[in-house]
Amino acid sequence: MSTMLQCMSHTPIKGYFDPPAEVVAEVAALVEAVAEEVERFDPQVIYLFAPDHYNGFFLDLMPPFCIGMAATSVGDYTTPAGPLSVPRDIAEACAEAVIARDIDIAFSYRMQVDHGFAQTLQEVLGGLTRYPVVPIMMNAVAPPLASFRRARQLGAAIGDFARGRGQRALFVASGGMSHNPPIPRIATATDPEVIERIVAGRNPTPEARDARQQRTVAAARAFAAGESELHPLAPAWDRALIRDLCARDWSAIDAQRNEAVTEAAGASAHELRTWVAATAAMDAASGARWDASERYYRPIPEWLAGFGAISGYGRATH
Ligand SMILES: O=C(O)/C=C/c1cccc(O)c1O
Ligand SMILES: [Fe+2]
Repeated sequence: MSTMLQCMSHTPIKGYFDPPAEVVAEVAALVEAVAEEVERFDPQVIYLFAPDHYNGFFLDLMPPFCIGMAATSVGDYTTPAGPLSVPRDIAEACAEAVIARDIDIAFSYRMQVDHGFAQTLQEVLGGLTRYPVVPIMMNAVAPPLASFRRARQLGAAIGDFARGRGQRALFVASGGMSHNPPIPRIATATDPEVIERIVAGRNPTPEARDARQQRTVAAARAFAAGESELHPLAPAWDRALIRDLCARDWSAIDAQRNEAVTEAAGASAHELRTWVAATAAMDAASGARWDASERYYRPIPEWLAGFGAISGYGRATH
């Protein structure tokens, strides 16, 4: 059984407000190279770990993790709207296997996903429906969040499940690294309209969605100009996390505390639990015979992102 791992940052600001042309080209080359590798690997199934940003999941019912038995992209920013190609039997069996390991994952037969999933599907995975994909949402915006340790355990359970199926499996993480886009928090929100939006803001009008997106783009412009209160990007912290993941230093990963992650790298650095889960899944599915390495890293303030990528390749031995 062949396995592959691809972890990469996403940023919906791409195309709205961009860094210098050479940086745009560098990231485009990275994305193209990874997409070609995926095409050559030709996965039989993809396990896609990604966050939501109050587009599909809200505070009226926020699970730490949710597996989609069926899922639809809402089409925020420049991402396409429409159904994903979810193999329902695999997603159901995966949820059963994870719950049998005492990890009480939520599940949805009508999951809505946003750019966290859709940008990677569109740019790296050939579109929303090119491959069978099991979507796993990891809450990274609404504290209290599950720990990095729990994300690792979830990933390991999914990796064991994937190994048991014997299919050519691609594990993908979309998210991170250090960053702090202006996503409201219930602890500090005071405007009733904002509170309603994060508690139950499903299916906003196109005007409301656009207004939200324009606010984020404006925040990126201010951040890049050095005129912002948002948490700075944290390249040293990002690079240390890449090193720990590539080394599969699980005790260092398990030791990450949520408050310390926020403090060091900004509230949305919690999207990195997708990298933790995908890498742990790869590790469990591939046994000892696989390697991961840093593929790319650059802090890109215009995109409000510590932008990184790691890739791993393996062949299961058991
Ligand atoms: O507006 C949002 O929901 C989020 C925007 C964003 C910006 C930069 C990096 C990310 O990972 C994001 O999700
Ligand atoms: Fe994000």
